[in-house]
Order: sequence, then C-alpha cells, then structure tokens
Amino acid sequence: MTKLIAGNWKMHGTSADLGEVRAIAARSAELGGRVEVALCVPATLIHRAAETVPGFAIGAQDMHHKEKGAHTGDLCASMLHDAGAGLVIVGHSERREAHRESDADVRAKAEAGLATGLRVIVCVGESLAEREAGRAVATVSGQVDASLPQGDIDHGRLAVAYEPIWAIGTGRVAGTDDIEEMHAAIRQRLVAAYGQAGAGVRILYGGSVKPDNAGEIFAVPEVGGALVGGASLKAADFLPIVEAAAA
Ligand SMILES: O=C[C@H](O)COP(=O)(O)O
Repeated sequence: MTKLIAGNWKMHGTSADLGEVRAIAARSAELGGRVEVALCVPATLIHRAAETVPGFAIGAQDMHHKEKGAHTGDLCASMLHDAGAGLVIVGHSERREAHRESDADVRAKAEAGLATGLRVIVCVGESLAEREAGRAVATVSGQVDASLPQGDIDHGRLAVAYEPIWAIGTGRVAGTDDIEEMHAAIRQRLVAAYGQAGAGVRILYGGSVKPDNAGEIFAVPEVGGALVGGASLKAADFLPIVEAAAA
C-alpha cells in the first residue's frame, strides 16, 4: 500500500510560509506515485495554499459536523472543500482535550466529511496514564470502535492516525514493538467494522516523527504512513520523512 504522509501545521503558518508548501509540493510531485503527501494547514491558509500548489493535497485540521447553521467561528465540510481542501483531520487529541470532543462528536465529523467528498483522517491515541495502567490497547480500540464512521466506507478515503498523546511534540517516540502491537489491534477493529474494506484503510503513526526515526517506523508492519506535526513545518525537515516513505 502506498504510504500517506500528512503534515499537520496546527496553529502555525501564515502566507509568509507558502514557500515551504511550494517546496514540499514540488518534491512530492517528483516522487510520483511512490508516496502520497498532504499538508493540513490552518484554515486561513487553505485557499492560498491550494491556489499556490494546484494538484497537491491541502487539508484542514477540524470541521463542524453540521452542514450550516448558527455556529459562530465554525467551518463545515463544504466550506473547507470550497476553499480547496481535499482532506480533513478529525479527533486530534488536542481537540478531544481542549475542546472536549467526544468519540461521538468525532464520528459525526468523520461521517460528514466523507459525505461531502473529503478524505478523512481520524485520530486516536492513549494518554501516558492509560499506557502505564496497561490500558493502551483497550483505550485505543474503544476509540476506534466509537469514533469511526458507521456503514459502508470507501477505504481509500479514510485513514486512522494512531498518536500516543505522550509522544506528541515531546521528542519521545513510541517503541516499534508498541507501534506494531497497536496497529495490529487497530487493524483488527477496522476489519471487524468494515470487513474486507477495513483491510485497506491506512493506519498512520503520529508522535515525534522526525527524519532520523521515520525509516524505522515505516518498516513496522501495518504502518501506512505518518501524521507529522513539528517536522512538517519546514520542507527541509519534512521532505526526508516523505522520501523515507517513498523508499
Ligand atoms: O498531528 C500531529 C501530531 O500531533 C504529532 O505532532 P509532532 O510530530 O509534533 O509530535
């Protein structure tokens, strides 16, 4: 399966950073069909980024599950699509925590995103306390069961990102054994939910992915790519990760 490397710029980036988008898109195009690359930029940059690099996948980092209404400050899937987004991240742990998003909220967003034609990355991941209590696999399996869209899916438009919360932005990456165990557990839940289509859903790893650990992570069974935060902000950091996935 071709790996998907998605950058998540979080609350970083203005029009002054479009040169990074341009550099990332140009090298990604050279790598042709060997890897899929996307950048999920702040909502304020989606339109300009999409216009700057036509044909390259620009995404959003969140969306409201409804199509329209009195929701001050929110954006719906069709607005993101209209701005030029081709994909959206939902259920990132930073939103689950800071905005109290539940599994049900995440599922509603994922279903609305797919229904609008966006590709969707659903994030799951355990806290350090849950891992230390031996509940990591149970926690993440429960999130997968309750956060993923219900019904038939187009497996090519859905991905799951496993991001242990304690590995995000900390420089502390999960061990390859732990990644392998968790990705296998997620695969089992995907197949239970979707049958054969569940075998084709990419499972990304996220949490302190850097140029110097990407190759090792990509060699782990069932790792279908990465969701990259800090190292996606600069082409010089992100492109070696993209190249490792294309190798
Ligand atoms: O969405 C990306 C993840 O939160 C990982 O962030 P990070 O690569 O900065 O650890």
